[in-house]
Amino acid sequence: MTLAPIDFQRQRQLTIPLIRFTHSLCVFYTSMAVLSRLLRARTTTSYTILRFSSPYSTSSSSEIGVLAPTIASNKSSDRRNVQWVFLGCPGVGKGTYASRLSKLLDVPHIATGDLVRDELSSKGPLCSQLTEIVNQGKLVPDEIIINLLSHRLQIGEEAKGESGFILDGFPRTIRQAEILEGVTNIDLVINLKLREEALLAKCLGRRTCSQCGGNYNVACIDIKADHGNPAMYMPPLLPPPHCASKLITRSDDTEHVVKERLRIYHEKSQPVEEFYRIRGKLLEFDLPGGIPESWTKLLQALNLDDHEDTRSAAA
Ligand SMILES: Nc1ncnc2c1ncn2[C@@H]1O[C@H](COP(=O)(O)OP(=O)(O)O)[C@@H](O)[C@H]1O
Repeated sequence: MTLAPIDFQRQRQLTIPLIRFTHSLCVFYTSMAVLSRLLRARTTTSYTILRFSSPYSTSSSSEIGVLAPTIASNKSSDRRNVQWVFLGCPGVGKGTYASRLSKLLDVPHIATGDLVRDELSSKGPLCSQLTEIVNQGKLVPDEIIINLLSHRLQIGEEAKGESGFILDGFPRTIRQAEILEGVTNIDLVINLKLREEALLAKCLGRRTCSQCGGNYNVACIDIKADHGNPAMYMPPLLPPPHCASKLITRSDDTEHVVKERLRIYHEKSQPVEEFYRIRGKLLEFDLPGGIPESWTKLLQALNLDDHEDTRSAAA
């Protein structure tokens, strides 16, 4: 028998990708273990559920379990903070309402898009891979997102003693939803909805102050009533004078990339709505107009409208 000579070049070509793959699998399972540990710790306590029927919900199941408003301020040891998720197309306003609710309920607002942007600005090892993905409007691989989320939860718990959360932009795929469902109990999923014609304009109008990080929107949405749809007016959210000269636009908020993100949302993220609908956790909320009007109605839908801190959070 003659042995073929060893082709070291070929072996190297095969081995390196295998090592990389094995390494990313290890990182993924370590992140999963961390995520599971962090979130399991949060699920062991019981909480109060208030059954209510929301006049703003278009959900097929009219009743949905929502935490009683008193729970956020009542942090006795046998109750835990809310674990909510925001779903919705790019530009719908997830960040705006999730951030307001997080202040109101005193839980962290964790936006996976922000985690990705932080990673990009840190110029870490993932930077070039992530830049390409984000600037094409594609989704970041699940293992990277789980890793970033686990890290964020861990820092929040260890450094600030955080508990509970409002997730914004996660889960975005059925696989992410299954992973999350496997490690913790999500109480409520708020699905924000806005007419398609407003979404692109709202993404293109987004601006951030490069100094203070404040978020604004220069788009003025003024849709006339037609085919039975009511008119809709959303005034721009303009920056104060000291931010006006420092506004920047996200590199992925170009028309081409936003259209791709909307396409991917419909393909990959919309099924996540159904995932939570069949589990009775989905609250559908159609945004009626600008922030003041929508915020008031969202609080009513969540039964939080008489919460003691409502006024200061809305300011
Ligand atoms: N859960 C996630 N899964 C995969 N990719 C994500 C996720 N969250 C954020 N990203 C990436 O970060 C980008 C920005 O996210 P985000 O700020 O939530 O944007 P959007 O305005 O589209 O809701 C996304 O286009 C995607 O590339």
